[in-house]
Amino acid sequence: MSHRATLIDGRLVSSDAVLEVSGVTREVTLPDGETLRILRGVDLRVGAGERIAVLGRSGAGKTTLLNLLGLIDRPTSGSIRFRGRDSAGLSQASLARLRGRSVGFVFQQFNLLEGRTAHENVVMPLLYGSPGQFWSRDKLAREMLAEVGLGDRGDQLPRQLSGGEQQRVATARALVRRPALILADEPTGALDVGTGNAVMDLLARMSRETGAALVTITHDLQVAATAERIVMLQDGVLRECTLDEAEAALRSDAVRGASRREVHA
Ligand SMILES: Nc1ncnc2c1ncn2[C@@H]1O[C@H](COP(=O)(O)OP(=O)(O)OP(=O)(O)O)[C@@H](O)[C@H]1O
Repeated sequence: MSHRATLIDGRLVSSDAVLEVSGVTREVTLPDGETLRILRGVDLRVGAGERIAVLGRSGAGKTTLLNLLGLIDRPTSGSIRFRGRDSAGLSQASLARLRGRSVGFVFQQFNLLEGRTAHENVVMPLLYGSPGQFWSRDKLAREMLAEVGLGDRGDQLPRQLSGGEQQRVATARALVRRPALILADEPTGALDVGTGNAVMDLLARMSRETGAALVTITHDLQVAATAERIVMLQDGVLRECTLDEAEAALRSDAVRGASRREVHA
């Protein structure tokens, strides 16, 4: 395999693709037998260390796309290559292993285990890691918590932490196995603006330091502005755009949505 490299923030990083998504569709059958075509031919290439925002209005299919990128669901048609491997050829068990090893998820609602301390939450993925990760789990979790600025909070339960701190624990948990891809689904959705900005800064820093690609799903233009590339999910397809174009598209979507509601009223 050839290895290409590119300069990002003054660092030389591999530009081999982490994800290559091509012609991906996703359809679901509704209870009345109708087919809902959520994704209609999505193409996307994500390089190592790249930071991409996927913008789209509510209901555009962002979570559906995230579940495909994260190897949770399979596309109806089209292909998803993860670090050069076609995911279609992998069994459910192989997909789960690849996902555990290579993808870190950060969700809007943090999804921490409530009865476990911050440290125990970060240790959790290491229980399924390589033998090296398993045996060094306490040390690795401590180091990771320190990296997100919570080195002295490991013994606390999620409810004893603020929303921003909980999201930092969730970020530490997502990154502790050093995934090639971080998928963040509305990571600032439950946070105030200042805390949300701090979480986006943290995700960007971790992506820079570990070389992980960061794909952030959001409907928030301010969050999208922190990415290197913006893609807009609209009418079931992705297209690359500038922040201004994304803003205009979201505005016209909102107007279309409002006029549809007027027609239905
Ligand atoms: N399994 C399913 N069965 C029926 N409809 C579905 C299913 N999954 C998704 N949908 C529909 O597909 C559309 C896209 O859903 P999705 O959750 O991906 O959107 P989204 O962009 O993440 O929205 P939001 O920003 O509101 O979370 C929605 O209209 C949703 O109701």
